[in-house]
Formats: sequence, C-alpha cells, structure tokens
Amino acid sequence: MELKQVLTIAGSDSGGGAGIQADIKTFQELSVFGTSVITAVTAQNTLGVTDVAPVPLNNIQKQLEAIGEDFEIAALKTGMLFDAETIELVAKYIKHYNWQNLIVDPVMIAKGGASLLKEEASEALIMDLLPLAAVVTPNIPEAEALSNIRIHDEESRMEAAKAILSTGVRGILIKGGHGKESDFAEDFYLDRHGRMLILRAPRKKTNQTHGTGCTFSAALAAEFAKGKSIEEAFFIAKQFVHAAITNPLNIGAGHGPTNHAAYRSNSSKESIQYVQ
Ligand SMILES: Nc1ncnc2c1ncn2[C@@H]1O[C@H](COP(=O)(O)OP(=O)(O)O)[C@@H](O)[C@H]1O
Ligand SMILES: Cc1ncc(COP(=O)(O)OP(=O)(O)O)c(N)n1
Repeated sequence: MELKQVLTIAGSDSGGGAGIQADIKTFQELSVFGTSVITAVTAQNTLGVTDVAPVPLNNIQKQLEAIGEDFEIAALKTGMLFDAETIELVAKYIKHYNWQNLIVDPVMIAKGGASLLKEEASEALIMDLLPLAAVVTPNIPEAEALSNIRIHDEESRMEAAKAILSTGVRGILIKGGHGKESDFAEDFYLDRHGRMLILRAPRKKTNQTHGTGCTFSAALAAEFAKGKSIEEAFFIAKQFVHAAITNPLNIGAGHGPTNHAAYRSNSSKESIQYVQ
C-alpha cells in the first residue's frame, strides 16, 4: 500500500495533547506518514503554557528544505506559527515546493489563555498564508479576530465566513467548540462558490478538550492527502475528534488531552450528522 506523506508545520507541546504531538498521533491513526517542521517549543501541560521558545528562522528554513528535497507531500497543515517572519518564510516555501492541499489552523491563543501568535502577525497570516490555503479552520474567537465581526448567531457566523473568504482562501471552516450555550458542537464550512456544509455532534460536558483544533485540522490534512473530497474529509475529521473527546484518558489535573486512539474502535460515529 502506498503511504501518503503529510506535513505539519507547528509548535511542540511538551504535554503531548496539542501541537506537533497531536498532529503526528492523528496522522499515524489515519494511516498517513507524518513529517514535521517545528516552529516553536512550548513548555506546556494540562494546566497551561509556562514558556515559549521560537525556533531560529534559519533552522525552520533548513527543516522546510529537508522535507521539500526528499518527500512527496500530498497535504499539509499549519498550526502555531508564532510570528510574522515565520509565516512569511513558511508561505515562501509552500510556494517554492508547490505544496497543495494546505489546511491553515490559525492558532492564536491556547485554551489556558497563553498567546501562541504575536498580535501583529495576524496581518501576515491573512496576506501571505490564507491565499495559499484550501481550508482555514478557525475556532469562534479566531474567526472573530480574522474577520473583525462578533459571532453571536448564524447570520453573524455567515458574515464572518464571507469576510474571511475575501482574503483569498478557498474554504473556511468555523469550528463550534467554543459555542458553549448550544447542545451541539456545530462546525460550519463555506467555500468561495457558496457551497455550505454544517456538521453537528452532541456537545460533551468535559474539560478534556486540549488540542481538539490541532487534531481536527491534522485529520483534515490526512484525508485530503488520501484524495478525499471536503465533504468526506470533514466528516472523518469530525468523527475522529468526537471519538477522541468522547473517550477521555483522564491525564493531568487541568484541560486534559483527547484520546487519539479512540477512533479505531469508536462506537459514537452514528451521532454525527450533516444538517446542511
Ligand atoms: N465539548 C465538545 N463536545 C463535542 N465536540 C467538541 C467539543 N469541543 C470541541 N469540539 C469539536 O472539536 C473540534 C475543534 O473545535 P474547537 O474546540 O472549537 O477548536 P480549538 O481547539 O481550535 O479551540 C470541532 O469539531 C468542535 O466541534
Ligand atoms: C504548541 C501548541 N500548538 C497549538 C495549541 C493550541 O491547540 P488547540 O488545538 O487550539 O487546543 P487548545 O490549546 O485550545 O486546547 C497549543 N496549545 N500548543
């Protein structure tokens, strides 16, 4: 069997629940070969982030070249990119190697409140990276920051999605994990041709959701690498993250990691459905 090669460009989470570690676990579980470019090293556990050390730009460049010169990257995702210089460098190399099927997870702030992207770097994300992406996957606060629109109902979510599409990205997927007042974790996709998809799963009452966004975008990249359509990839990514949330590991005293191995044997697939 030909194993598709997939790349994550993101930060390291020493706690293993988010970042590069979550991405590689997800790739492995979904039967693609994971490679990585590490942009920053965080000291982090389920209680929060205590330090962030950006990787020097020349080393990030060497990592990108090491991947680009030897691997056939079928899809890639970006996560924590930390600053504008890193974003510009990453965008330059994505163009240089003509890497397709780019998922941008616009990681800005960790659930514990730590900043994972410098404020002034949002501009570079919008100008340099989003025009290269097949899909950008903000959570609700990130979609609000990228669009300058507060999301409080379906209408404002649509408005924010359209504003983000105007940056040149081909598809926008607003994740609903932060919509805590709803009984559903509802994720919304819109593309530049007006195609809309809405996927719903029951919202779980749990604090074991550390790294859900990283896991979700890594699953999307894995399925894109296998040639799946957005409709199929979105569904599998949602099933994967839902199984990971629904079968917790109870690790750590704070926001615990999800269970990346749960999808293999999960029984909750039927509770997820397209409502649009
Ligand atoms: N409590 C929950 N119950 C069910 N699904 C959830 C829950 N929290 C997040 N999700 C799902 O996890 C994925 C990641 O969403 P989200 O938590 O919003 O991203 P992020 O980690 O970037 O903040 C989405 O598919 C979302 O619907
Ligand atoms: C190194 C690193 N990258 C990304 C995140 C944020 O991950 P996310 O999936 O958005 O999950 P939470 O932080 O919201 O739990 C991170 N914490 N660390």
